[in-house]
Amino acid sequence: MSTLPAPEAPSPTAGPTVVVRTVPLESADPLLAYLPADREHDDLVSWVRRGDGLVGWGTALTFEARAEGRFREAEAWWREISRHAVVRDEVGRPGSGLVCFGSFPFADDSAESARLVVPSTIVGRRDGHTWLTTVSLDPQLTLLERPSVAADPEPPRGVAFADGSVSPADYAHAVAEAVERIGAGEVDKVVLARDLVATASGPIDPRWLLRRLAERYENTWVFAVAGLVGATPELLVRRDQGLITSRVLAGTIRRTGDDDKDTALAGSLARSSKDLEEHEYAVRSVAEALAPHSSSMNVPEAPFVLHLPNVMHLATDVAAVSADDASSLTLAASLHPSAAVGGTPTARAVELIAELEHMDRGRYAGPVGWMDTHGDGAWGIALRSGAFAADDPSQITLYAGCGIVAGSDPESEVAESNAKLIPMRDALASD
Ligand SMILES: C=C(O[C@@H]1C=C(C(=O)O)C=C[C@H]1O)C(=O)O
Repeated sequence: MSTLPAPEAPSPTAGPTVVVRTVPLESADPLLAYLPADREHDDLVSWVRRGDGLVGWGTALTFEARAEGRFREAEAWWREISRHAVVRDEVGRPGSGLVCFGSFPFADDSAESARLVVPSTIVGRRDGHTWLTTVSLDPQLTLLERPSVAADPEPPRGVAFADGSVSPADYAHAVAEAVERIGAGEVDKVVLARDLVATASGPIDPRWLLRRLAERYENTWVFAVAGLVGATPELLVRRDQGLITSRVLAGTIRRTGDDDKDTALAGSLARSSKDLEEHEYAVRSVAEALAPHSSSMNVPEAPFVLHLPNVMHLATDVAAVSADDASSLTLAASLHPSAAVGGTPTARAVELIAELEHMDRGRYAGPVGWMDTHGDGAWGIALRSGAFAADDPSQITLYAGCGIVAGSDPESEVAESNAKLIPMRDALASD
């Protein structure tokens, strides 16, 4: 327990002054085990991969923004908060000190708003070092109470699934229409998605979902921000002390459960001209968006196959050296929507999504992640995820989409979208 000195009084025009303190934490417990049991379902944050990352709870500050200006407004708000923050960071690693978490709607005209959250308590881990950060609006004191491991979450009970706004039949129909439009030359690729509503007989504990996802999908980033929960294998952008990285995915094959067959399928995926073409569009869109902010860039010539328990993807890791002070969020905004979740060419593909999909994606397929006061941070694409109903913790809407190109077949795309729903469906199961 310790008390910080009072900071100087903020100027009248300034945003709130937050007082932040980070200290090392002796801990061998998994980060997700710290998430407390007694919180609202949307009062937990997570960005965890292979045991490293950040979890947080409690709300020191929040910010919402809508429509086209959502990224710009969020960035401006965060700069203001960062500028006035009084930070005492005894750890000095990426993710220690003051950080915010965010999640942004896919579409400019979504009914949903972008959400930024600064939790009051954050536990982080990187390379074997664990820390505790507390954020307070009270300049007089920050209490660094050691967090304790919480009681284990209970599984959801009586989960039933129902079609959302796009049934599998609607989806097949939309895919067929998209293939026709592609044939007519309107776009090269468009990503169409569908939804599935899961309702349990009582509140669904997001901690259960996060733990299940982390156990089974170690190649993903397990996230939660303001009621959006998932495990994404796709990293839109990370900025870490001058190095920019992005993991681009496009081109998918379902796993069969038979290892020999899956190895053969991985080989055919790596040779499939449809998937390679789809992948090429996605890599190019990322490389072009990063180019103005980079002094040099490495784009591997051929993708590798990323193995997940439910599907395999063609994947490319793009790396670049940052040439300006564009924050990770600015980079995410300029990358969004990449061809992996929008299409090619972007503007026309996004119009076509609005025309053919008949669904508000909300924050699905939008950037989700975290950022520090220097603009470093990591933003994934919110895939393999579900959004809790705003006022009903017993209901969560799951989403999945597929890149449609000239050779796409509606029934195969329905099957692929089902495979992409598996992580969240399984996480909702009680066994
Ligand atoms: C749109 C989704 O996934 C995206 C589409 C992919 C594809 O069509 O091959 C692969 C990975 C993601 O970029 C999703 O999971 O909902």
